[in-house]
Amino acid sequence: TGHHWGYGKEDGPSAWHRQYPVAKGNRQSPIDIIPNEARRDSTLGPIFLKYDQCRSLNIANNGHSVVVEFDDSDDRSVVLGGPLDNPYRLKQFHFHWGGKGCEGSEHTVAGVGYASELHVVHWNAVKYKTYNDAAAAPDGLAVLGIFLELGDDHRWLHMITDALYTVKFKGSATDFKGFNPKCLLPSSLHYWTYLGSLTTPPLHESVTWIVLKEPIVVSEKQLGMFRMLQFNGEEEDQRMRMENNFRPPQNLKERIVRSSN
Ligand SMILES: N/C(=N\S(N)(=O)=O)N1CCCC1
Ligand SMILES: [Zn+2]
Repeated sequence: TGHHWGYGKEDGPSAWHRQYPVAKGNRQSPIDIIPNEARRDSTLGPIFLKYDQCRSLNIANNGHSVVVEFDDSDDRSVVLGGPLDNPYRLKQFHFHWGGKGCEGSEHTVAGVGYASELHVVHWNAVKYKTYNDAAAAPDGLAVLGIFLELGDDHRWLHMITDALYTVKFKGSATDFKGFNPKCLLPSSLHYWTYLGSLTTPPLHESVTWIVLKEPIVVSEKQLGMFRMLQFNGEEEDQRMRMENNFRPPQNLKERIVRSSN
């Protein structure tokens, strides 16, 4: 019903504040990360990703991105350590990307963007009963951000790109069992961390961001497969290729970014 948000000229990031005033808040994401200004914090330990028992359920096109959802009915797969006071439960992961040859990440590093950015979303099931409660709480979510840069084929990304034809249109979803996001991690888990928000409406200021310093490498061919997806549903007349689904960096305001050792 009604006018929904998107990434176009009329409904894109510069218009979101009309329906979601928090868009102009004090802890919005993404941001430009300036490594030289990040505070090296020796109290920041390593993060641990306990994904061995994770259970992926499906892959879906929600009209904004392609999302892989996980069974989050128990603490089988969590992220812990680093800036987090307790384990956060794995909920889903999704991507943001650009157009051919253009930038596409949401966070930038010293003003430079990457071709794409993977977000692995976790929620604080220790303090909150449901994901929706957590998503609206200041310490409710922990999102792991991983940059994708262009180079050789990624050896495991084909497991995702091979499934994209099944979720071409908004509202489509198919079974996607047995996928462990551990295979999409870089070798180093060194990170920057700061307090921010969801980067899409409702833009809740509920995210502890953990952005990995080391990108993973994917090929232009693989990334190009994401652009076969469409923002529109199958029945809609207007065909819109899904690309440039990223929010640009927001004002840092009174925040500092901390750096793991
Ligand atoms: N914006 C979001 N994640 S993100 N881009 O901030 O990681 N989400 C909206 C609903 C579920 C996750
Ligand atoms: Zn995201």
